[in-house]
Amino acid sequence: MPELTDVEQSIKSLLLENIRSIEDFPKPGIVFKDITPLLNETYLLELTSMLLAKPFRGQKIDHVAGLESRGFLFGTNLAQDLHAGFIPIRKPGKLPAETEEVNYELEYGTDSLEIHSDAIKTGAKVLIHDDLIATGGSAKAATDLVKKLGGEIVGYSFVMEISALEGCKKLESIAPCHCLLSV
Ligand SMILES: O=P(O)(O)OC[C@H]1O[C@H](OP(=O)(O)OP(=O)(O)O)[C@H](O)[C@@H]1O
Ligand SMILES: Nc1ncnc2[nH]cnc12
Repeated sequence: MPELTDVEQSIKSLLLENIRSIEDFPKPGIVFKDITPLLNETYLLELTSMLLAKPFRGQKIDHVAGLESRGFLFGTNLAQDLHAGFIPIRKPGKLPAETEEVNYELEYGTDSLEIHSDAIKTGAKVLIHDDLIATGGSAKAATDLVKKLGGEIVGYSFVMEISALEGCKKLESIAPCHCLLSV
C-alpha cells in the first residue's frame, strides 16, 4: 500500500500540472502563474482545499485574512474548514467602513492594501492566506495591517510560491509559512 506522503505527493504533482503559465502577463517579462484551472473542476477544488487546510488543522485560529482578489478564492473555504472567520484585505477604496492602510511593492508594480479598522480584536489569532507568494511584499503588508490592529499572526498559507523570489524568507521570522506548491 502506498504511504500517505506518497499519495499527497502525487496529488501535489497533479495540482501543479494544472497550473497554467502565461508569458508576458500582465507585463512583458512576467510569467504569470494562473491557478484558475484548480477552481474549474470540483475534484481539483476539493483536493486543493483539503491540502491547504491540513497544516493548520487543530490549531486555534480566529480569522483567516485573505488578500484581494485571488486570496478570496480559497480563503473563505479555508476559514470555514478551520472553524475561523474570514477577513478581506482589499485594494484601496473598496472597503466601506473605516480602514487602516499600508503601501507595498509588487513583482510588477506598487499598491496599497486596506483592512476594516474593527475587523480584529486585540490578541486574535490570524492566518494570512493568498493564492501565490512572489516577493512576499503583499503578505508582509497584510502582516503589518493585522499587527496594527493588535492581531497575532499564527501562520501563512499560499497555494503556490515562486521559490526563486524567496518571499517566504521575509515571513519566516514572524510565523510558519506553508506553500502547497512550489515553482
Ligand atoms: O508576493 P508578492 O510579490 O506581493 O505578489 C503576490 C501577490 O500578487 C498577486 O496579486 P495581484 O496584486 O496581482 O492582485 P489580484 O489577486 O487581484 O490579481 C497575488 O495574488 C498576490 O496577492
Ligand atoms: N508571476 C506571478 N504570477 C501570478 N501572480 C503573481 N503575483 C506576483 N507575481 C505573480
